[in-house]
Amino acid sequence: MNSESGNDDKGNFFKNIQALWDSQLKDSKEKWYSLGDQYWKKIEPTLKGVLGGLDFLNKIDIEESNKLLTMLYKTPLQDLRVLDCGAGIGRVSKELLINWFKKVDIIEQNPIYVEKAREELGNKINEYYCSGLQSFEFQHKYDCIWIQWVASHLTDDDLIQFLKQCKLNLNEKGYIILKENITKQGFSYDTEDHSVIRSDLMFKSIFYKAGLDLKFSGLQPNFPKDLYLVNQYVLQ
Ligand SMILES: C[S@@+](CC[C@H](N)C(=O)[O-])C[C@H]1O[C@@H](n2cnc3c(N)ncnc32)[C@H](O)[C@@H]1O
Repeated sequence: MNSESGNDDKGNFFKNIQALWDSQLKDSKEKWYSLGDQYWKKIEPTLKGVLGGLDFLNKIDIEESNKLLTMLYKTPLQDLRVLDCGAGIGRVSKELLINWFKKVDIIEQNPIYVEKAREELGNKINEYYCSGLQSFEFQHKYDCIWIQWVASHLTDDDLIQFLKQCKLNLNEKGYIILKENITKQGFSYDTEDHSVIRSDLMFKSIFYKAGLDLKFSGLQPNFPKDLYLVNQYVLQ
């Protein structure tokens, strides 16, 4: 494998990510998103469900995210608005974002998760959007856009387009924060949940194409060594 190539969990090799998209999107792009959607509709709306059975990661993840927000925003609850993208059952909103931002909006494609978030968080969330990121139309501007463990579900083109929309809908001095699994080299396609784990290099190329400046990048510490590395990107 080199820095451009990848494979899937069935042993198939792809010489570059375009070869993956050529093979996966040949019928239709909708099929790609529908397969990912079907996967998540089968996963229980719990912490364990959205964290792939590893609910103990929640505390370590949130601790580090709190440090990141402290570095960026210094003090919580200024009059700022955040969007939690691919929010699942609202884990990040509940444990982190509502403590930091006056207004929190959620986008999540799975209606079962949106309902679960609504049950738990009620009017602590301003807007609940049930939509795929690839077809989302912004209705507000944001001071922070949080994209965690969902970018891997978007095709390269859609991720670039979505990030461009994020930039257009970001207030001055706002930040886009993308937290995601990364490979050490090349990419890895998970045929079960229809996601693509990209390398740091691939993310940087996507950010460049989306016209974003990378302000900070740092690995999530203290995760078990046998898991993918998780990187935190701060963009403007
Ligand atoms: C691994 S979970 C992470 C949930 C949440 N970000 C967290 O960290 O707890 C992935 C979530 O992304 C959602 N998702 C997958 N593809 C999506 C898409 N195209 N648009 C919006 N949400 C999507 C899934 O339904 C699921 O809730």
